[in-house]
Amino acid sequence: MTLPRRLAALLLGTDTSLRRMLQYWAATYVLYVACTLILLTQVHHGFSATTTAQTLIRWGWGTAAGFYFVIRLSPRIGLKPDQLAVLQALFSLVCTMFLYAVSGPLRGATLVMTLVTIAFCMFAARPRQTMLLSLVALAGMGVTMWWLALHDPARFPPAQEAMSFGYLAAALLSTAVLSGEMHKLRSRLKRQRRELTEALDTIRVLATVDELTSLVNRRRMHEVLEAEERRQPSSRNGQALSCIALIDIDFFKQVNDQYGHAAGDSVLRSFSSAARACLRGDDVLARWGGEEFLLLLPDASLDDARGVLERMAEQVHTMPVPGVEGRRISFSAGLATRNAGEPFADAIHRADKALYRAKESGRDRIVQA
Ligand SMILES: Nc1nc2c(ncn2[C@@H]2O[C@H](COP(=O)(O)OP(=O)(O)OP(=O)(O)O)[C@@H](O)[C@H]2O)c(=O)[nH]1
Repeated sequence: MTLPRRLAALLLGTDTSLRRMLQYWAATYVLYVACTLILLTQVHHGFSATTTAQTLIRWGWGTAAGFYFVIRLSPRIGLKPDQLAVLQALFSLVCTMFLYAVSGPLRGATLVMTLVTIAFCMFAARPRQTMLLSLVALAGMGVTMWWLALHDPARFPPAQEAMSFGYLAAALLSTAVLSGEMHKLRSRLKRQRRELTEALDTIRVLATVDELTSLVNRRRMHEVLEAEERRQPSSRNGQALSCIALIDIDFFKQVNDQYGHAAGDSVLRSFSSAARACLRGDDVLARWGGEEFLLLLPDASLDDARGVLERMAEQVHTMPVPGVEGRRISFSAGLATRNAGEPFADAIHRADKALYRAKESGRDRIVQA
């Protein structure tokens, strides 16, 4: 991990939702810095008193910095993202009220910050929380304006304050509604993205896996064989490159007729898991159709492949099959090598002929092409 990444992990953690919350926190902190600079300019021009401005700056910066730790520790102290958003918004609203009171003739402009705070809620707070916060903001600003008009009517004319309050109420309530709608839209988009990902996963499985046996299906096996052809396109000293075997369960129709179709399905499932248990990680067993299976053994000699099939036959003879007790299950197999540069289709054709011979000569055997 590079140094900047390590530093980012240290400061922001590794959890993505926590990181997102800290990014929003950083964005609001930039806003605090901007407001501080403007407030200092106000002080410089004599619009605000130095001591009150300093108190507000110290209090604002300190509490905003404290929120960093609250967010970082939120998973441990059990604070949810929406609760954190509400807490931060409340703090920001109190700051704005304070700022309004100390900004003299510039106080009208500071009301914009109330709207910014409510707009930020769209990221985490629920629509109901946003609406409640807007009402709290409205009540808080109303009390602030009323108190200022009452105690200092010369600087805060009551009629002017009342009209400012009217504008604020209209803007605040519309912003709350819009912010709530945006939140709903974001939630819907998130849900749809999650559903799409799940649907894609299901489609991927359905397109590649046989439902009954959970083996690779024929379609997917064609892709595997093509990939294998690309992997080994040319001869290596004329050696065989891989082996394939066509495997067919013997007298399967009898099983179906005697025990029923469900028992036949059980045989297919039991065969698949018994056969799979005999394979290496690179070997691929596919359901080729009905009671027929295709086995690919990459980088295996004929002797290796025969050994695998013999082990498999032993397993299949003794495997328990629910609903088919007392019947010995066997299979016949046609085994072929895929020679250098040869398409798999040719090797499969030879394996098919060998399988036919295995059936003709009595079943329950492996015949080499
Ligand atoms: N239960 C079940 N049966 C299937 C399925 N797919 C194909 N079959 C049946 O498998 C049987 C295959 O029969 P056959 O091709 O005559 O082969 P067999 O009886 O195994 O005879 P041999 O291959 O010559 O030993 C048919 O009866 C199909 O209906 C399946 O998914 N489930």
